[in-house]
Amino acid sequence: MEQSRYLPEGIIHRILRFLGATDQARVCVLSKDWLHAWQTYPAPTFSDQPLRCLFQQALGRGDEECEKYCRQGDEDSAATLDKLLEIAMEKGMAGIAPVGSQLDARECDAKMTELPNADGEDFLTSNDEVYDSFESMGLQENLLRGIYAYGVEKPSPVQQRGLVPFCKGLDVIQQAQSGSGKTATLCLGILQQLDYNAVDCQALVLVPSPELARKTERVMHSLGNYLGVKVCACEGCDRVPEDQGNFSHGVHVVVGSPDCVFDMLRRQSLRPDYVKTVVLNQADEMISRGFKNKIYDIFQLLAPKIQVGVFLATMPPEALEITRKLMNKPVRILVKLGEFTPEREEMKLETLSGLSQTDEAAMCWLDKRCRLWKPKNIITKGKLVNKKILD
Ligand SMILES: Nc1ncnc2c1ncn2[C@@H]1O[C@H](COP(=O)(O)OP(=O)(O)OP(=O)(O)O)[C@@H](O)[C@H]1O
Repeated sequence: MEQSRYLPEGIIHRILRFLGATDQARVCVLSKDWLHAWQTYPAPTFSDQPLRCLFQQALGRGDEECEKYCRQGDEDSAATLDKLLEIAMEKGMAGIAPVGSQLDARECDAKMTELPNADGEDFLTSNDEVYDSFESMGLQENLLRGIYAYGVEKPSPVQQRGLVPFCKGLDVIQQAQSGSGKTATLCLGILQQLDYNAVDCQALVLVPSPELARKTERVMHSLGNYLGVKVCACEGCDRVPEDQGNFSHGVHVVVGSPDCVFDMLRRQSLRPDYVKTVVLNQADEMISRGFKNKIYDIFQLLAPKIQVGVFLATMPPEALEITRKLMNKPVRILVKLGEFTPEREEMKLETLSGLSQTDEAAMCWLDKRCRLWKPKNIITKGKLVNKKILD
């Protein structure tokens, strides 16, 4: 092991070729040489599903293309990937999606504005109102206190345009890149509307993974600290009894994957009677993980008139279908790529800590290539491994 620290970069690259994405990320803590070799490795293996989804989002392409670019293993494919990512950063996803492809962002955007509903009325409404401070949004005082305590001062573009319509009880579609403040928006929108005198479940937040369920619970809890919100994340379908125990003390908001939430509703450990808001966070990711039908199943168990919020980074055709079937004249907020990037280092780290280990690896790799994230920090199992440790 000691000798392996001093191998030439070419040999390390060859070794990396035989490892999966997570192991590639792990071995880079061996020494600075390994870290450098990993960062400069021309063909990283992106094999895990969450990562594949991330690249699908970044590239706006289907699985096949993603496989091609991520697995080819030669210099050419890395150069192509670099080019695509460069364009993606500059122009947004519409710039790289080929015309007619399944995830053609331009086509989806065009469809979104054209979509008529069954009555012939406009399916979507737009929102031109922009609020450049949280104070001007008419939020409850204790919610504002929660926002300041959370360390956020100015609303991000998605919050400037999307929070007020959501707080008014309207259906909203909020499409913006990852890290643009969508989770905070949906938490604030729900917190503003809850009736804190009752301890019934009034809002469901559906998410694609237990990590995002925990993150949403954390954010909701912090922002709603002064309101006394009771929020509970379902950790996984195998933990239903524990979650049932948590619900017995009363809960305002439940966060979980469609599978878990459906299971709770079916067993009647979660009562649908008082649910008045349902949010699909990372709806595109939920679709790519095969949750579409479970989402429909959940809506079958809820009251017909319910506020629906759909938050996503990309708008695949199946997401369009969901919005059409479940929403009533939604307000659409579209924030273009690059309009907001959290600047503070700790915010980037918080975002990273909510990701799986493989996604963290991808982010660090993207940093090197696209200057999105600073490569000096790598987080392994939630712990920051900084340069000192690497030395
Ligand atoms: N108004 C704001 N100003 C500064 N930072 C913010 C603001 N709103 C949210 N953030 C921070 O930006 C980071 C990303 O926010 P958030 O998780 O809400 O984004 P997101 O769009 O939901 O991302 P993802 O789609 O990956 O879940 C978090 O660390 C959050 O605390």
